[in-house]
Amino acid sequence: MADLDWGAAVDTQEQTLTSQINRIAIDKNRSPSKSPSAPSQNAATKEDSALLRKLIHSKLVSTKADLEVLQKDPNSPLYSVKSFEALNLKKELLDGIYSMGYNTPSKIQETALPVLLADPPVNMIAQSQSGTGKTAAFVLTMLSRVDTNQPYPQCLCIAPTYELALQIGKNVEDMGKFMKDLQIIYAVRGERLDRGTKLNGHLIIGTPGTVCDWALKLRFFDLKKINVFVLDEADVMIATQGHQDQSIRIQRGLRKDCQMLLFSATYEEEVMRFAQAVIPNNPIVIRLRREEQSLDNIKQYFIECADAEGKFQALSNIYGSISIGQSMIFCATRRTAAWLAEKMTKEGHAVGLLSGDLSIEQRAAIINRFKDAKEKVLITTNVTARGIDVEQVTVVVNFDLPLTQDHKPDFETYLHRIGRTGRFGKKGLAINMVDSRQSFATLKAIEKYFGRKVEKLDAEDMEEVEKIGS
Ligand SMILES: Nc1ncnc2c1ncn2[C@@H]1O[C@H](COP(=O)(O)OP(=O)(O)OP(=O)(O)O)[C@@H](O)[C@H]1O
Repeated sequence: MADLDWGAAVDTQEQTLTSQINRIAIDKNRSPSKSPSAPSQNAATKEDSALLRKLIHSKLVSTKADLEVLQKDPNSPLYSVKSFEALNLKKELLDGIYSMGYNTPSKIQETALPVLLADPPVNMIAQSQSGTGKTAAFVLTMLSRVDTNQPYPQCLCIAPTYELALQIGKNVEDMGKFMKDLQIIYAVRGERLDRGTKLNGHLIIGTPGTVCDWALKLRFFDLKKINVFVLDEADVMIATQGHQDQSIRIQRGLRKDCQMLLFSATYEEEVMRFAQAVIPNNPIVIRLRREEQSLDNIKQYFIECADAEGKFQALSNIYGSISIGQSMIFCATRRTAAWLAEKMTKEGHAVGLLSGDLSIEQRAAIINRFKDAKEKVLITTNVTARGIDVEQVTVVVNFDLPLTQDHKPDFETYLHRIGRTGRFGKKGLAINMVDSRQSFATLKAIEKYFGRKVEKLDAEDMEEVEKIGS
């Protein structure tokens, strides 16, 4: 394609823009007003992705991978539970869980929950990919240990951003909705309290900076009275040096026998070093490996077109001929994505455009609409959608094939876009648009790399098009 260099430049620009987005409240009614903060550039992208990933997972991410226990506490034998009843929870908590539609514990919850709820409490470091049920596990732990008759904060949870803290708070509110007297406090920027205030709520959720100020400088609550301390999104947290220091200062103020828990979606050496520094006393370390993605069960096609307009026409034929559930269309540049979104909308499709020039609040709204199936098509660039798995998507269109920064075929991204986890996972359909010698060569390279044929499809041939949908 002629605009490749230009495309790469736009994507670089997009990456920079994305990283400069200020933090904006997602639900202004829910919580205190907020002044924007200016986190480091790297951190911003990670934080944004963490939030979008969290939002897209309205359901558990299914996994067949086995849980590994990397470090055990010899004094507390590990076992797993297959039901929430087996955990001897308070009735109102069990009611809360069922009201959220949880029937059985997820893979990580099966093993983590018996340890998390054991007495005497044990510290834990747990890693598993986004959407596998970590938040629910630690929220349940905090709620099962809170005593609403005691008018002071007993559980403390810190997360890297205001929005992530709110998402956790939403979980606490949902799961704790039958605990009548439960009071949740948000310790986030913009929430102002008078000097001398003594907090009498039970559970604090906040960001490291504000929690540090409230606990150590303003003494709004007593860290020594905290029984459960949770550090969530540790991999995002470490991207900001200040957050690491603040987390360690908070942790040092806690009692030695306070239960300390750390959760992370990824497992890198740096994260684990931080985890071991902040979670003392021989914690149990558990890990749920991410399942490999594969192209099994994916039907792959390519369509030859003359140019971008031709690609649009071909797409239009396909969407008009077969019934497609939810689909994602990847474009190389923001400009192509916006152009295509406009054309498809004019044709009457309900289309969402996820683009890096939008604020995180706007992107979150688009993700939520797509998650709720208000839009069936999500058009995006790779930069914006990186790392976001959308399980419900059955058709993926590469309007432009993925290329690396130096314009080589990007196999990893290709696999990530269209691959599925689990050999017996859902069936999928991938449609690749080709409009130049170079994009054809990219397609051939992809075919060779994965050792799988990508069938040619004639988008004008209705009968053929209808066949792929069946
Ligand atoms: N046992 C369960 N049964 C059914 N659904 C569940 C269960 N546990 C969690 N969920 C749901 O699955 C989704 C993902 O769970 P959760 O947010 O706890 O994952 P997570 O691992 O914390 O993800 P992230 O790393 O993005 O924070 C949520 O919509 C949650 O409500």
